[in-house]
Amino acid sequence: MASSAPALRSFNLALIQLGQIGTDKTKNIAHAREQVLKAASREDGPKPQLIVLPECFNSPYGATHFPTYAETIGYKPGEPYDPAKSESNTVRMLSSVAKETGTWLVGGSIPEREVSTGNLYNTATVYSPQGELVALHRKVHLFDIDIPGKITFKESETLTGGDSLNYFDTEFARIGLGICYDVRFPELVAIGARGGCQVFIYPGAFNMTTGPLHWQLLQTARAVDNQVFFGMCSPARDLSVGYHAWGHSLVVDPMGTVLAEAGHEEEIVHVRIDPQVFEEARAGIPVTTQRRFDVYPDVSA
Ligand SMILES: NC(=O)CCC(=O)C(=O)O
Repeated sequence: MASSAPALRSFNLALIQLGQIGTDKTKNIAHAREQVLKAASREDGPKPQLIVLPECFNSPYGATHFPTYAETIGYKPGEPYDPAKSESNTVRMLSSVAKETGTWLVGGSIPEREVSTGNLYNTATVYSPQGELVALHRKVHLFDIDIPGKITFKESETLTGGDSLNYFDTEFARIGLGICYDVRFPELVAIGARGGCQVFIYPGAFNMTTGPLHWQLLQTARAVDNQVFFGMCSPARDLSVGYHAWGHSLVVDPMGTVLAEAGHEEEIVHVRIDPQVFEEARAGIPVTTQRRFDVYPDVSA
């Protein structure tokens, strides 16, 4: 990670708990665009500087759907990339709406096809207010679980796991990225936080079995362990489709306080990120300087 993270400044964050994600990809993309415009044009409070969409927002969520809905992005960090000329309809829309609204945008995640290998990934892309694609995260830990009688899901039937940790710098924070099941692996956040990320944003879609048990618990744990802000943005729950998302898009502060939580329907959650909470947590409970790497290894080293 680059050594000097920007100082954390106050900013406004909006999570779009998107509904109406169906089988028509064109409609899914158009609806996401409408909701980004709606979030950006907020009139009952401060406008957001960062907007977030949920996991798998242009496709139904399911291993059998990913090959049909996958788009080629072709972005490689450090190489020139013009999102306006991307093969991906979704990338073109995300870039143009980030530019139109002048906001940072975490473009949820979409199924991605890498042409050279044929591999499919669950991929989040991030755009600057100028519409540049500035970061890409491929879900590292695939959601493969089997809880008999409750839920069996196997992303690895069609997806490959990503092989890198990712973040992006804005004028107000260094922001770490992950996708949904990645939240269960604390190393990602520990490494990112020690590399200067003060905020973590994970598009996610927990389910009706693990959602009530672990959705808030895991985000609170990551936030408190690392004294960071942690937010996850879910799709709205839709009982007419195969995968029933838990919803409850959430933002937790470094003291473990829930700053905002959605219900389970389509909704936009607005939150102010306050650096004072971050500074007071770290000053009052100085775990960031009390670690005993003489007793156990530093996973970020
Ligand atoms: N989309 C996902 O990765 C779901 C993760 C999940 O529900 C969990 O319990 O973990």
